[in-house]
Amino acid sequence: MSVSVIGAGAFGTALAVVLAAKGPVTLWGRDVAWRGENPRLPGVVLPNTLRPTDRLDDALAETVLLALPAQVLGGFLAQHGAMLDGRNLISCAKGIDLQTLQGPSALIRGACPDATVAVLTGPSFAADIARGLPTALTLACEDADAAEALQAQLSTGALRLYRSTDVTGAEFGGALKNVIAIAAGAAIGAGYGDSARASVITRGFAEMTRLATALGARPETLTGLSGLGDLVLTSTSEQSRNFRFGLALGHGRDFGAGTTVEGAATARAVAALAPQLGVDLPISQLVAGLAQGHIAMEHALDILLNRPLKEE
Ligand SMILES: NC(=O)C1=CN([C@@H]2O[C@H](COP(=O)(O)OP(=O)(O)OC[C@H]3O[C@@H](n4cnc5c(N)ncnc54)[C@H](OP(=O)(O)O)[C@@H]3O)[C@@H](O)[C@H]2O)C=CC1
Ligand SMILES: O=C(CO)COP(=O)(O)O
Repeated sequence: MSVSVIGAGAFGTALAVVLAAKGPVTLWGRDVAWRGENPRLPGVVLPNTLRPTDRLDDALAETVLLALPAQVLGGFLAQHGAMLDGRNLISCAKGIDLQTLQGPSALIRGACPDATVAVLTGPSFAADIARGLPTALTLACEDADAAEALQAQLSTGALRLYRSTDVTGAEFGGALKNVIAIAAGAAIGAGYGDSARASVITRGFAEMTRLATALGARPETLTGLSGLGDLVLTSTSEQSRNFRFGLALGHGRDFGAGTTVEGAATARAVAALAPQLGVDLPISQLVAGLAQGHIAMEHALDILLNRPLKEE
């Protein structure tokens, strides 16, 4: 099966680099004028078997990895969905679409009804994958046979994929961990310490599980790579853009515009979903308020600590 990657950002490029070791891969980006090295993934030399293109009709393989940011995906599919339909379409985005409050797989299904839809997610920094460091991810597809075939197609020596049929659990775990990582970063940035961060991670994980299971996810998926695994990585590493965005909030500093921070928009989507689903998500709702500037950092701690005491 042929492979292409749509989205020449850091993650799409990293995936294309490692998959190109198995066979030819086409990488589509709207601007691929660079040669040899993509500035979105500095320091990584692109192999000869990776072919960048800015023509979408030139990047239509049997298996297509969609590595665009979550807030961009809906517009892209509205424009190009018909060209992509009927293929294996694998979402690599970690967010919830703010306009529809849907995850990427639902957006893809809506635009491409005849596609086989899957999700690739889990703890992995693009730079680590591209350097060939060992990484384990979740490949989720409701069709168990397709999941197995895609798992075999996309695993490499260092990139080990575990398969699952719980698409909702995998993709919402990946989206929601970004929101909690912002809170973890804010706790560190504000000087609240490692104990506070551990509380944010743990209570944040409870929120992720509450929301994802309300949407139909299996709770055990949340304890896997795509949920807890990625939450731990993103909440503890300054390689994470979401964590660094939280650090800046905590410090009261600006954060560079133009950096992909999926958790900021996703927190707003979560805040809109929470009342619809009747779930209590205080940390995520706080992140939504902080990210929009509706809540000042100096009030954030009081908001969390002054809630009524409760059973764990
Ligand atoms: N980076 C990482 O370590 C990981 C990222 N992910 C996920 O992958 C997804 C992509 O992130 P990442 O690659 O890091 O993002 P980057 O910020 O590195 O790149 C974003 C890419 O999206 C492209 N883009 C933006 N808007 C549009 C548009 N309207 N039409 C077409 N292309 C567009 C940009 O193109 P241009 O360069 O032309 O602006 C750029 O290539 C996110 O959901 C992220 O959570 C998942 C795991 C790891
Ligand atoms: O998803 C990621 C790691 O698994 C990348 O995290 P950031 O988007 O926060 O950099």
